[in-house]
Amino acid sequence: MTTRKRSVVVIGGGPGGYEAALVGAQLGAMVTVIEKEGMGGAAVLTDCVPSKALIATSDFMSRFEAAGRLGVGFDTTELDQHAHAEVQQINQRIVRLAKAQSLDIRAQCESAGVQVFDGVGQIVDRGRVYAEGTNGVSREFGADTILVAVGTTPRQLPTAVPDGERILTWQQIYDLPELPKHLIVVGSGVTGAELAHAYLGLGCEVTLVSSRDRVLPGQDADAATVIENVFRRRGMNVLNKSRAVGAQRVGDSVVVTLDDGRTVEGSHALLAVGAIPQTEGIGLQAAGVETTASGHIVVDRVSRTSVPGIYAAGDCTGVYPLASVAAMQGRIAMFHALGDAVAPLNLRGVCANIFTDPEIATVGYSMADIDEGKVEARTVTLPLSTNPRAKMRNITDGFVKLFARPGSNTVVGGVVVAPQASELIFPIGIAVQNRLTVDQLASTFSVYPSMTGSISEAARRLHTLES
Ligand SMILES: Cc1cc2nc3c(=O)[nH]c(=O)nc-3n(C[C@H](O)[C@H](O)[C@H](O)COP(=O)(O)OP(=O)(O)OC[C@H]3O[C@@H](n4cnc5c(N)ncnc54)[C@H](O)[C@@H]3O)c2cc1C
Ligand SMILES: NC(=O)c1ccc[n+]([C@@H]2O[C@H](COP(=O)([O-])OP(=O)(O)OC[C@H]3O[C@@H](n4cnc5c(N)ncnc54)[C@H](O)[C@@H]3O)[C@@H](O)[C@H]2O)c1
Repeated sequence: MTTRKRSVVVIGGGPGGYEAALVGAQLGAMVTVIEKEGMGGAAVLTDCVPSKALIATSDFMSRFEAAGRLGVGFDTTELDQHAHAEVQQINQRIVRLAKAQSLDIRAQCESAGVQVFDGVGQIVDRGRVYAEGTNGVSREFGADTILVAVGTTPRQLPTAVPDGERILTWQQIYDLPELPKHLIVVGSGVTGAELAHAYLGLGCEVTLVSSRDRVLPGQDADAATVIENVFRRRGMNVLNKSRAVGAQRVGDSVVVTLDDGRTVEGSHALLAVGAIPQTEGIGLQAAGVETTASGHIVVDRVSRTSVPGIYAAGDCTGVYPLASVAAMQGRIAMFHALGDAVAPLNLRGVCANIFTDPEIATVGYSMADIDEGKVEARTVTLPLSTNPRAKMRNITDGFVKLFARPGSNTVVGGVVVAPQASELIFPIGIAVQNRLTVDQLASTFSVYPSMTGSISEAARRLHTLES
């Protein structure tokens, strides 16, 4: 007797959806992904991948500007020494790269046996999903398990409606035919800070409108201060405590109005004021799936919603909007739904990175958690200016912070502010995930000279503090 394969329908093909689909197929389920834009989702097509590719060009250009400080001369006249951004070429490369990655993911899914349906999905009830095909052909899919992984879309202000030409969301910048002369970035969260940094590096005049008293609210305060100082030193106009109330086109300019009546005029405005979940009109309410006032889907640590058989993963759950977390939530959902062994989602080990220059990477408990008494920890901060490799590379901004529990000495978190902090955070991530002690970290060899030397040195300092 043959047993019927369990059927899984995934709505949304971003990291939350496609990683789940791969696990589902591996566990022997019949999996369909319904995706309306392209596999890989916003992460690959418009958000994470394109922004990091843009930053790669921007950072490369900044290195030219810094070359003189390391004794590099150019065989050109003084006037010719500045690199300039070939925007159309940059954008074409980014769009090509994103599309290719999307196609790779589709091919990977299909070769694993996942069926990809191009269209818009909607839950009919807990066992059925209706899909309106982009080719006009609609279908209904039966499902033992439904996974909703529909992501988010840029939040818009009614008084600053994007026109795709001069008032832009972060998803529209890759169509720009030329570099903005003066870009006003509204919102200094991670998206705003990263893109303000990118365009500054490409040679734009940049004004960053930040509603709070510093950029990157919600991040380690010392790290955010380093970034804000670097932004200002490189010529960015950072307007703190400045909430934008509107943006309007005036001829070839954009005028952004602030809540105290001031105005800022630029050639373009980029709105980075957060994102809203794409959970409207997809049948959640009719199916009885609980959502929050903001429209996020309520899930537990194994990605279950309030309705048995319906799971949710990724940004639409509002748990922690990162590609890595979305993917983990999706995989956990499949392990749970298909009866495999599963460990509930644990956010303590999540490594996150802000791709400014220097980068900010974090893992585990934060300084704010310690200050608020959520966890007891001893802390140490080592400025990079004392690191020999940093000196050789002329790196002056940044630090390593390490947090350890008193008594047990286990590492519970850390912050790295440095070029390529995204790579340097990994050893601290391993320590946090595996509950290593500062002594274990301190006694691990690091290369001399190396940036990771500051991590082992910070661990040694914590050991000394204890004894
Ligand atoms: C500018 C920017 C940069 C970022 N950079 C990083 C980074 O460097 N690292 C990182 O970890 N995270 C980054 N993020 C966050 C990351 O992009 C998200 O956490 C990630 O995309 C979440 O994945 P997801 O699967 O939940 O959603 P998404 O990637 O948004 O995918 C959801 C998919 O669902 C589809 N969909 C929606 N509704 C339907 C429907 N009804 N039917 C069919 N399909 C539907 C959408 O078309 C989309 O393709 C960044 C975000 C932004 C905005
Ligand atoms: N490198 C990465 O991993 C990366 C990059 C980008 C985004 N993300 C993820 O996406 C999440 C969301 O980040 P985000 O920056 O898109 O959104 P966000 O909600 O974190 O930040 C939006 C910012 O805009 C400000 N704001 C809102 N209205 C404003 C107004 N009218 N005028 C001025 N400022 C205004 C808010 O105070 C807030 O600081 C992040 O928490 C992160 O998890 C990750």
